[in-house]
Amino acid sequence: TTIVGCIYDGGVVIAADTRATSGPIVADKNCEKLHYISPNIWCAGAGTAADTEFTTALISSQLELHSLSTGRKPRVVTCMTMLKQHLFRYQGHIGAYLVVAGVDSTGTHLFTVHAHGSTDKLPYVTMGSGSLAAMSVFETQWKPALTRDEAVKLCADAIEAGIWNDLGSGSNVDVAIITADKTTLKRNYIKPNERTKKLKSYVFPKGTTAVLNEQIIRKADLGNFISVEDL
Ligand SMILES: CCOc1ccc(-c2cc(C(=O)Nc3ccc(S(=O)(=O)NC(C)=O)cc3)c3ccccc3n2)cc1
Repeated sequence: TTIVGCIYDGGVVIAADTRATSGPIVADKNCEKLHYISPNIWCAGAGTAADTEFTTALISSQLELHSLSTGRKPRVVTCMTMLKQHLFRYQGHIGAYLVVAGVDSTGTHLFTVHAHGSTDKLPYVTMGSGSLAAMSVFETQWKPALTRDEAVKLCADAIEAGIWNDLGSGSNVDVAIITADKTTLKRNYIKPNERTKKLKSYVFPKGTTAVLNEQIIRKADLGNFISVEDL
């Protein structure tokens, strides 16, 4: 998995690859790693898929209750705090590594939350097995006061660095752009691994494989065969 986040003038962008693995097997070629928390807060998740899905859904629910109780829109720092306290309580056994991003009444915020409960607040972040490849893009191309399009391109390039250089990452690039007014989710924003049309037909004509012998068994004669139960 490769997930990233980057703050720009006016909002914050998060992005993720779409490969889900089970050991060396690609279990899903187009899974979703960007999770809704609230209209102004989204989360990118790396680690155990069930843990990232359930943890973000749980905190999304708790944050909505908190927002109804306070009568105010939820703050990103509140979401981060709920996540870190929950994950710390489980001492790293919930395998969720999260990039939390959003815009609230106090401004634009980007956090990372690790499975053990540690957190960082930074202008750009990467996590997952492809985090080093992604970070190489940020360390060489990030600059202050990025525009929206520059931030989207930088995040997409960082995810692609993971897709090409990390076997745990692959397939497509999902992007979410969060501003004070709205969140724009661009599912499969880039599809750099689309299968092209096969160069030839792989339908083998009848007779390609020789028939060595043929036996026709009539249904009425089936009873004469030894049943498995008799073995
Ligand atoms: C007592 C334990 O202390 C720890 C301290 C730090 C980290 C940690 C982990 C990560 C990280 O993202 N690890 C990570 C790798 C693969 C996937 S995965 O989803 O691609 N694959 C699997 C199998 O989970 C997820 C997360 C990380 C990333 C960026 C910068 C710093 C980082 N630090 C982990 C443990």
